[in-house]
Amino acid sequence: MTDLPARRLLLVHAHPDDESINNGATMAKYADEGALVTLVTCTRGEEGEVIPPELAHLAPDRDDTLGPYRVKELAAAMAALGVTDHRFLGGVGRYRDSGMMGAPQNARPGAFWGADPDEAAGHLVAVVREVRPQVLVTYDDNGGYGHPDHIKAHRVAMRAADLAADPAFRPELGAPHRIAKIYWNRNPRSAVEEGFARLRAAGLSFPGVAGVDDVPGVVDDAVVTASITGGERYGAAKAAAMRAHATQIAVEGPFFALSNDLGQPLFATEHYQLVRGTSGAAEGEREDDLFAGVPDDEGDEERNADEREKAV
Ligand SMILES: CC(=O)N[C@H]1[C@@H](O[C@@H]2[C@H](O)[C@H](O)[C@@H](O)[C@H](O)[C@H]2O)O[C@H](CO)[C@@H](O)[C@@H]1O
Ligand SMILES: [Zn+2]
Repeated sequence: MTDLPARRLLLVHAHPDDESINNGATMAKYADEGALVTLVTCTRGEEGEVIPPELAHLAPDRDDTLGPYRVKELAAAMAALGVTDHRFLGGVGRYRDSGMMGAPQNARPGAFWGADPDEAAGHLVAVVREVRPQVLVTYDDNGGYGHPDHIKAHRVAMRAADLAADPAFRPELGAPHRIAKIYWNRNPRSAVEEGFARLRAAGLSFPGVAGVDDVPGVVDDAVVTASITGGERYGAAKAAAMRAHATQIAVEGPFFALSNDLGQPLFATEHYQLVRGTSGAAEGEREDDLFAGVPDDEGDEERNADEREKAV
């Protein structure tokens, strides 16, 4: 990819809908500010449940056409976020949704959970060396809530970050690139508790209410090192993107439920833990920008060479 924008953010997610739930406001904000936002989704979500009764036929144990349908949902969500660079790991349909931990689908041939880690990471190295991101966002080592595809996405993303920087690893995939900062998705306990208090006060019509620990990546506040405030503008874009994933998510105002019908807060402020690289905030302070402290042209050798040439 030539003429890369100055700021480049790469996100790695397991299924269509995870990007909007975890990072919709962040993606919308940076895309709006002119950054290159690249989303890599590892599966098409073929094993998901289906909320709208009129779409029940898509289910894996019926027509098994949920995967292609969720690809279209994801395209609509990307349009809502203003994100134009979206890829499936290894190409559309390369890896199949593995189902929840312990399900028989975990062992199905082609399931992402059983993918060869270096083969999967190799596909991601090609993307990293093409877009040369300064920032990578993915899940923590438990995948946020223990889903096998989320855990695998974490492992593949972290492995690819190491391999992409190694000049000895598959030079045919492009010049090595070191990602300056890596973040894991996190939710500070105090914000989640406050969100559920709002939900209970709103008296919504969801059949049930999730628990604080049903929210992926809930941690003590001190673990969170960066918070990206989406505000009304990017919070609305996030809600629209989540609505686009209609087979998986039911949105009601500032709340939503997955196919388990358990209401939970929809957060316009999204939180992260910096796990690799240097914080751009003062000691003990949270960052309010994932690119803080990183030179805009970090890692873009081609752009740097062009700049040097122009400067002569
Ligand atoms: C947000 C997320 O990762 N969703 C996954 C998850 O879906 C959940 C699963 O179907 C569970 O059985 C339900 O109770 C829950 O409501 C769903 O969110 O797992 C699916 C299968 O791997 C996956 O397609 C979906 O994207
Ligand atoms: Zn998921």
